Amino acid sequence: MSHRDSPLIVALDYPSLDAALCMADLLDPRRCRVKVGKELFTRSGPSVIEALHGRGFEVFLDLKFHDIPNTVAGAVQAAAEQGVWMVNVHASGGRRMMEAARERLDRNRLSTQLIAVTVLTSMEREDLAEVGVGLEPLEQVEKLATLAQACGLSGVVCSSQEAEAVRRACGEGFLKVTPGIRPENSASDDQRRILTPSGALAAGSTHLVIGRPITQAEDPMAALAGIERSLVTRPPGH
Ligand SMILES: O=c1ccn([C@@H]2O[C@H](COP(=O)(O)O)[C@@H](O)[C@H]2O)c(=O)[nH]1
Repeated sequence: MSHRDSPLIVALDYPSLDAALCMADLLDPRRCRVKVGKELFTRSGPSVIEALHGRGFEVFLDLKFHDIPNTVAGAVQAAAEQGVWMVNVHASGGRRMMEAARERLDRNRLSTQLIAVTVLTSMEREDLAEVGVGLEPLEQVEKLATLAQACGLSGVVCSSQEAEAVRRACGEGFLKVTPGIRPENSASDDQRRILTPSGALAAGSTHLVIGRPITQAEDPMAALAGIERSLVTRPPGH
C-alpha cells in the first residue's frame, strides 16, 4: 500500500523538531501521511516541512487559518508554496474567506488540497451553544460542509460520526478528514466525537487523523500496526 492508498495521517504533535523527526524516522512514508499542527510549526517553522518532505512524506499542514479573506489567502498561498499536500482553514470564517483562499491557489496554479474545519471534534452540543450556535454538531457540520463545497474546497475536517451525512450532502469525492479516532479501549482524552479506526472507515471517512493513540503509545509502531490490521480485518457489520 502506498500513502496514496492509505487513509492514515499521523499527527506529529510534538514540542520540538527533534522529537517529531524521531517519530517520523520510525514511520514509513509509503504507509501513511503526516500532519504538522500548531505546536510543532510554531516551534520549528518551515524547516519541519522541509525535513519531512526530504524523508518522502506528504504533509498536511494543520494550521486552521481563520482571519480576514486577504490574510487567509496569503497564508494558504505561503503554505502551498512550501509544497504541502493539504492545508486547512476554518469554515466559520465564511464564504468570502474560503473563496479568497481557493482563488489564490487557483490563480497561482497551486495544487495543494484546501479543506475546511467544520466543528472541532473536541466540541459537543453544549460547547456549540456557549459560542452561540444552537444546532447539533451534525447539523452544523452539514451546513458548513455544504458551504465549503460551494466555495470550491476539496473537503472538510469533521468527526467520523458525521462522515456519512457529509457524504450524502457533498458526495463521495468530497474529502472527509476525520480526527477523533480512538481504537477500542483507548482514552478519549479531550476528544468528544470519536469512532474507532474501522468504524470511521465504514462510516465514510476518507482520511483518519491519529495522534496520541500512536505517538503516546508505549510502542508506537505496534500501535500503528494494530490500527492497520483493524482496517483490513474489519469486524462484521463495519
Ligand atoms: O476537529 C479537529 C481538528 C483537528 N484536530 C487535530 O487532530 C489531531 C488529533 O490528535 P489525537 O491525539 O489523535 O487526539 C490533533 O493534532 C488535533 O489538533 C482534532 O483533533 N480535531
